[in-house]
Amino acid sequence: MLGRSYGKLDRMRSAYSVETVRTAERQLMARLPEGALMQRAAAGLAAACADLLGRVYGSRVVLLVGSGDNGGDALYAGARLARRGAGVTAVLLAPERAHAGGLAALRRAGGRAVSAGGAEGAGGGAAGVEELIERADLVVDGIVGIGGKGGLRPDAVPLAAAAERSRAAVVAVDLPSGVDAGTGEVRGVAVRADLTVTFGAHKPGLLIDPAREYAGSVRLVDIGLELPVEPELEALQHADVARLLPVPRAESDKYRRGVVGIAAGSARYPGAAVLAVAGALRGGAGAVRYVGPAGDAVITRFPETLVSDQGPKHAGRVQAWVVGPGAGDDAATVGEVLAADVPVLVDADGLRLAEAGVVRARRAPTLMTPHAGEAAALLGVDRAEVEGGRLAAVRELAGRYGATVLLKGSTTLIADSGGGAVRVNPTGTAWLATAGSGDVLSGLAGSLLAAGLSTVDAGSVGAYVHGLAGRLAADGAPVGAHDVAEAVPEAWRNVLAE
Ligand SMILES: NC(=O)C1=CN([C@@H]2O[C@H](COP(=O)(O)OP(=O)(O)OC[C@H]3O[C@@H](n4cnc5c(N)ncnc54)[C@H](OP(=O)(O)O)[C@@H]3O)[C@@H](O)[C@H]2O)[C@@H](O)CC1
Ligand SMILES: Nc1ncnc2c1ncn2[C@@H]1O[C@H](COP(=O)(O)OP(=O)(O)O)[C@@H](O)[C@H]1O
Ligand SMILES: [K+]
Repeated sequence: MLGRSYGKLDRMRSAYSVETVRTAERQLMARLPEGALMQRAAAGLAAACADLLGRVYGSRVVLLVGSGDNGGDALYAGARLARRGAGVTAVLLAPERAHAGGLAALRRAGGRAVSAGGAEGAGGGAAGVEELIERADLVVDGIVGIGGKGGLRPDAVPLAAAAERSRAAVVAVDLPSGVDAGTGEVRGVAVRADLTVTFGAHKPGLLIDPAREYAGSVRLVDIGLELPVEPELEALQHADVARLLPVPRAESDKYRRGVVGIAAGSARYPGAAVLAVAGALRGGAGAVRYVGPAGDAVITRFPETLVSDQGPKHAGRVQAWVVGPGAGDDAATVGEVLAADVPVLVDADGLRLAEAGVVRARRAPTLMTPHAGEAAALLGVDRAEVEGGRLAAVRELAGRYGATVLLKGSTTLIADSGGGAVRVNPTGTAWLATAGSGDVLSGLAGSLLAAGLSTVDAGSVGAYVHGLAGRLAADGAPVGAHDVAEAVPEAWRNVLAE
């Protein structure tokens, strides 16, 4: 069942900044007759609305119309639905500034318009407008799109609230009004949509929480924009991950497959070591070495682990290290691992103990994997600031540390210090919010590093497989972190089956 539901994720999904979309739009518009792009957008929007309604004839459709082109899209799409027999009412936030061509088209098609304040035509005042929204089968949110700044303005807030109360399906035009297209931030009230029909390209906000949650499912309408090769954000899909997963060949042996060293756990938190090793054993490395005080717990659970009671320096050959999960205050071990000339993944306590100057000075690559709380501590800001502005936070940290940073949470982002597209993980599930699941991820991604993946690929492939394992393990019910680790092979097979 899961094989089918994830099987269609087979192309890298990209998101472009508003600036890039605007430039591409201008270039295309210069070659097309006036209004052609808006007609393409409206046709795609109307088709999506019709699919959602099932039966267009006789349905009640309410358009929420702001004063820009986003409202124009809604009006033209409303006209198409009206021609197919829907009863369409446009609620105009600024009647004198509503898109004139769109409004005329709607009226010609038999639709009507009322003012959000109830002034124009039959609307029965603001309360009447809200009632109209609550009784609709479909609400189309064309209040504001990529031209928006800040949260919704006060006059639009009651309309968004009525749409949320309504049993109607809510379709957002291009973006849910009130969310930040570029960053995914939501300041104040925003429209909550069941479906967002976006034009030309995904915008970063549609892939990053909290805005992503407001968008519902997202449908991309191709309007012919020509976009640059490098997007601002990219999400790996099954086929991309399948290409990156390390698979042993005939000539492979355990050392050639890579040895991952795990320096984790403490007398107080032996479980973190066990979970990191559990992830590492399923991550593609040929051998897992463990150093630290939780060796007994590790060997009892996983006898295949090479356990050493010496420090990392004396552990023998290792192609990549994981340091930090459950490590307490063991700064010496963190320092020793960071001194190694191999890729290092720093997680949990290790993040607190790793000095920025030391990380920056490393010659081999570093992958840091903070959750929002840890990222906030490193940046010296509130956790809410990181959760509200994940893209800025992950980029800032990558820049400061000269490292690849994987910011965990409801939307996991991976940024490289050299700039370029930020990766966003599409497989996450809130079932992963369970103690120790981050330890599993650190072992898994560390193992991928040892197998030879770059920090960006190890982080994004690790997060992808970890998220999929979380979904497979949970299948709609709570799971523990060890269940997630045990589901990694199934997730791996699921990816390779494509
Ligand atoms: N790109 C493309 O290729 C294509 C783009 N197309 C479409 O055009 C859309 C962009 O249109 P746009 O540029 O006219 O801006 P838009 O989003 O309607 O917003 C501006 C209006 O909103 C207002 N406003 C601002 N902030 C607000 C807030 N917080 N809360 C409430 N209101 C707020 C602002 O008011 P003002 O500041 O002027 O008073 C202004 O009137 C795009 O998203 C897509 O749908 C397609 O048709 C074709 C292809
Ligand atoms: N709401 C959520 N939606 C999706 N994934 C989540 C959510 N909350 C946490 N996760 C994921 O669960 C894991 C938790 O890791 P972490 O916070 O380090 O926990 P721990 O330290 O207990 O292991 C991360 O992979 C993170 O991305
Ligand atoms: K909108």
